[in-house]
Amino acid sequence: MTSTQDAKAPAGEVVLEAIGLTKHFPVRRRLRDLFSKEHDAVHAVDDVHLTLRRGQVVALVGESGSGKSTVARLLAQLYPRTGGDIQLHGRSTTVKGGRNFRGYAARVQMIFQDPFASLNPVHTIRYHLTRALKIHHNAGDDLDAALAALLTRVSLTPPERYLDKFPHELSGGQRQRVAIARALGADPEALLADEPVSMLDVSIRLGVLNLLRDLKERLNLAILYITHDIASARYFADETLVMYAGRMVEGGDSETVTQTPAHPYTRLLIDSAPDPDRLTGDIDPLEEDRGNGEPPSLIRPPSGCRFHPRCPAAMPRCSTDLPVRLEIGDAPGHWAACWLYDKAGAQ
Ligand SMILES: Nc1ncnc2c1ncn2[C@@H]1O[C@H](COP(=O)(O)OP(=O)(O)OP(=O)(O)O)[C@@H](O)[C@H]1O
Repeated sequence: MTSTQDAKAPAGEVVLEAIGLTKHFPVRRRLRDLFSKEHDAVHAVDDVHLTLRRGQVVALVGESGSGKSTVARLLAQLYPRTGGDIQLHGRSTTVKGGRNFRGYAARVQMIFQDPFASLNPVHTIRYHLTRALKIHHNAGDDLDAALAALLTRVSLTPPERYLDKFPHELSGGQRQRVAIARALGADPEALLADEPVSMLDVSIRLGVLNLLRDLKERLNLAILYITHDIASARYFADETLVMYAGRMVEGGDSETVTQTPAHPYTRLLIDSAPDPDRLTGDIDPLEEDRGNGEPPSLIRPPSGCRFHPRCPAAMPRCSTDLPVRLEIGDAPGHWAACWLYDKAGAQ
């Protein structure tokens, strides 16, 4: 494996960038729509910008259906994009399978939510890891040593205890560690982790997040951490981006976004995160009433700000004008796409 060399790349170096990334999934047309000129589509991701840097974790937070997984799959080049660009080290990159895809996957690896589904039940851990090492030509002269190094890196030790096991013989946390080891077999620069701990027992989530943090530091990895749990973003990510109904609504350093959220949707997410005080039943009825309602249809998303039908602070322009990113001013790089912060428009 060559990761020690790659780990010498400067921390903060930009690896992967999404610029105006957009994905619309066409909706299958019904018979009665056959002659209509309009083609319905699910507006899953619209105009998403994000930058992954070596040695840093970016969290992408939002409720179910907000488009987080689609962003990860676009960045992994598992889906073609409808618009925008993906740049690897500053170069526009589109790959469609074959050798190009393998070359891309050697640098950008994805970890999925369900480690059981992502590992083949009929094959041993040795098979999975050997395959990853060989596909990416990282087995070196001593395959056994490379396998042992991979398992040791994810703290599955002694390696001999795990190599000849089948996925069902491991716990959920151990399976996710194997999935991470398999991704590391490619010796990547970026990891796209799609809800990597949400299917694990609460008691072992922290261990897996700590492992990812350790890998970020030791291997100088760029990590995209997708989650619906904004509290874990504060703990684990350097930067946090919040998505609502296919659009980014807020971003900044994780401490600022989670402690002084600016966008009404981010506040709603934080308010609805588990909070010990709420278990006392001492809830202000006005608080409980805030931001209620369902996420909108992504086939015909609301005009203006997509959050306006649920927003307790909505103003007339919110239903007509698409909000631009506005600096909040409390911390460098903290922004929200919300007209509440439009000082020019307020005058
Ligand atoms: N292959 C597809 N075809 C059509 N629509 C899709 C497809 N994949 C996702 N969608 C739709 O795109 C929207 C965003 O889905 P996505 O899975 O990216 O959201 P998410 O935030 O990751 O949600 P979750 O946390 O539940 O995975 C949803 O409305 C979903 O139904």
